[in-house]
Amino acid sequence: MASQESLFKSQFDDDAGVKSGSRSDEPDRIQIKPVNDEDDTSVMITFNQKVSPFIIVLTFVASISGFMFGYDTGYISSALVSIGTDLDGKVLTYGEKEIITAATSLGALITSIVAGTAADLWGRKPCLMFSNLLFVVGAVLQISAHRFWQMAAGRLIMGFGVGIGSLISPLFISEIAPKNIRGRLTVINSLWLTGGQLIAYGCGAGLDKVHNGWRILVGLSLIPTVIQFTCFCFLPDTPRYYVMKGELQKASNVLSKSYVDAPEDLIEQKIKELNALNRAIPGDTVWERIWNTIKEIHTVPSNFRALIIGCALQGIQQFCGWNSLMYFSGTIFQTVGFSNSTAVSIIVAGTNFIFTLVAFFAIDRIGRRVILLIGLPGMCGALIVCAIAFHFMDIQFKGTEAVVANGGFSAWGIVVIVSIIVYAAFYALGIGTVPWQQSELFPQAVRGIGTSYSTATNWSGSLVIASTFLTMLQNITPTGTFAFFAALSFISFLFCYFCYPELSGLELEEVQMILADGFNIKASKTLAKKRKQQLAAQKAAAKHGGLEEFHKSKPSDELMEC
Ligand SMILES: O[C@H]1[C@H](O)[C@@H](O)[C@H](O)[C@@H](O)[C@H]1O
Repeated sequence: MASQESLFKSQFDDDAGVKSGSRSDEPDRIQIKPVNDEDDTSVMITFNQKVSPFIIVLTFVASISGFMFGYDTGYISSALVSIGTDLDGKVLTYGEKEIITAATSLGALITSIVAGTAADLWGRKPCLMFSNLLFVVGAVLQISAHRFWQMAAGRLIMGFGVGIGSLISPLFISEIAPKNIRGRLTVINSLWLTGGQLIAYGCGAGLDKVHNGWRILVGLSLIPTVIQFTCFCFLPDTPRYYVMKGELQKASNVLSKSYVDAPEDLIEQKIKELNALNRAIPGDTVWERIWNTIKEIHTVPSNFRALIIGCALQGIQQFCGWNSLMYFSGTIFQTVGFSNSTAVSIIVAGTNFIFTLVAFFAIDRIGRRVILLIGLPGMCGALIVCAIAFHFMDIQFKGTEAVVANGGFSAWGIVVIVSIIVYAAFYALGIGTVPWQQSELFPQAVRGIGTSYSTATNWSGSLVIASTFLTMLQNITPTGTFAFFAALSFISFLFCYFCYPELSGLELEEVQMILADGFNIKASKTLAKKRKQQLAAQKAAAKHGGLEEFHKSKPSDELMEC
């Protein structure tokens, strides 16, 4: 450990000198190699350029998938309440509600397993456009459903689209984003996601009393899908994908549009690097390469540790129970005595959105690890209070009906709602947002497969929770259910404390170094702190020389040296 820290130290010192532009010719200085993957593009932009409108447009269009993820998983809470007897002429049982809800998670799970590989084979953009078609088919089936099974089939097909979008949208963004704002741009996807859930709840409340309102609610999901599909007809794929396909000219065109002030030779150099990296993935055929990446992710220790962290965080995100509230909050609030339960759900979804915004500002400044370590104990505390409140409400289940012994709306009902809101805030601040930064854990060669595994873990968790939550309420009581989630939050806290290093501001190469022989929490914190100080020093220097200078300065020495 000590030797690793001293290795870091010599690199920091050198790095600080190089990055601040103070190029040194002293022979004894160790030269830090720029990160040898697509990050190099970002390095170049970090020091020389503004974010171009082209990148903003691409991010905006790609993150519509995040919106659809949120909207499609969000509307079901109110739809389940307002469907009434519209399917098969009878009220849905808890089991049927679970199937309708879980069908989307199941669909998403299936496609997320293959989406990473599909994106490498056919491209990110075509996969996202294909997901648009699935959204349309799924929505049309639901809108026209009069039978339970047609509704469930529509939800499943919609889930296929959600699974593809949930993986590829953050991947797409991370491949086009300049490094200095990549963390934040990825959180933008989460903002769209939680915003989509909020809007779904809002529309659900507005359409609550409208005849067939839930059909309109589903129909509205067609709007963003059509917008994304249309926009993508005119937009390119990511440069990295084009390089993988050997379409270097296209890659170069996208880079030039993305980094408008970058000189041609720099773009060319970047293309060469990406191309060399592409060939570095072993295997003569596509299938051989895929097989090799599967082997590599399990056998290279740093990759395997990254995989453990990626999958664990996504699993924790789901098994701490948040989506049971997302999917069933309407049903829960109805049970504790609120007549306009959908409107109450909006407050919960709104809290999720607002605190994702807080995470947006905190994730790079305070760090991923810190917000996780604040969020998880907060969730645990709120869940314990919630479990206690449910105990005093004394809810019994008779068949599929919940009967509250203390008679509907009460002070304990308010405690339940307040604790759920507090829980939502802590959730969104940390574990709701951080796992979607998953692509930074993996080096380029195994990023597709690594993010596929992690995303599939997310959807497996979502599936288990969606299909068992109401049954859990019935069998182990609401108190038991929320106490169970509280215990899982506590165990998750211990996992993050011991196994999740601080990755804010680190180069991807450094992430691999950190994970090479352990989880190296201490070294990661030292390194992240150092990076933060360097950034602050750069900003101060830039201010000193004028912002214009900062943005328009010549290509960085760092990049030209490689
Ligand atoms: O990050 C998101 C977000 O927290 C959503 O609110 C939740 O429903 C999703 O499952 C999760 O992946």
